[in-house]
Amino acid sequence: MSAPPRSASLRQAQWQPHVLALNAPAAYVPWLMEGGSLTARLKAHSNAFRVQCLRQRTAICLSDEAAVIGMHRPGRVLEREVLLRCDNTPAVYAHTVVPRSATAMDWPLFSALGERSLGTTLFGDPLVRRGVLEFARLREGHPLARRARAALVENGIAAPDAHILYARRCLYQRRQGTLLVTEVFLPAVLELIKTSTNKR
Ligand SMILES: C=C(O[C@@H]1C=C(C(=O)O)C=C[C@H]1O)C(=O)O
Repeated sequence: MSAPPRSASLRQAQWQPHVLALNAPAAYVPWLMEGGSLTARLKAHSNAFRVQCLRQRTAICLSDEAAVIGMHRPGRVLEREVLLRCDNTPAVYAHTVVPRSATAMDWPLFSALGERSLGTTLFGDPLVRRGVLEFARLREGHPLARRARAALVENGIAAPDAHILYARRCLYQRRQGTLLVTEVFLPAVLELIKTSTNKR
């Protein structure tokens, strides 16, 4: 089978279940492997946590998201993009997609989240089943790397020098619905210092 065209390989990442395969700097590993809510971990590493909702709209999912959410090819999804800010510094860019086939019964709170954390609706809901984490190195050409950088620039923050951004994603299921959350860790996350153990 011929290799995908170079442009396709730039647009897609190699998602894998083993974080060590990324050869990420050691400081990223505890963030990538956080087993609970990332929101809770970010709150424990800041005095003021905020979800900045960049956009929530109907869109076409990315080519390396389609199969994960049960689509044969990229199709219509409800897309949510946020910056997770710790003491006003963006630490994570997150991209969530829900197939339009999902109903409000599947994800009753998703469409009206606004600046509430998605995590607060996923963790603690007994109907939500969480899949395994996958990890990837996003090169500059990957759509989510481009969007994360653009989000920073649009907010007056210089895009990171790093040519690689480290990301993880997780598939959630509730009733008949699927929801894929991808979290792109911005280098600023490495500057966060644990402020509390009781804000998880
Ligand atoms: C899944 C979680 O929700 C977080 C909040 C998000 C949002 O509000 O869009 C997106 C990604 C997550 O980091 C979590 O806290 O673990």
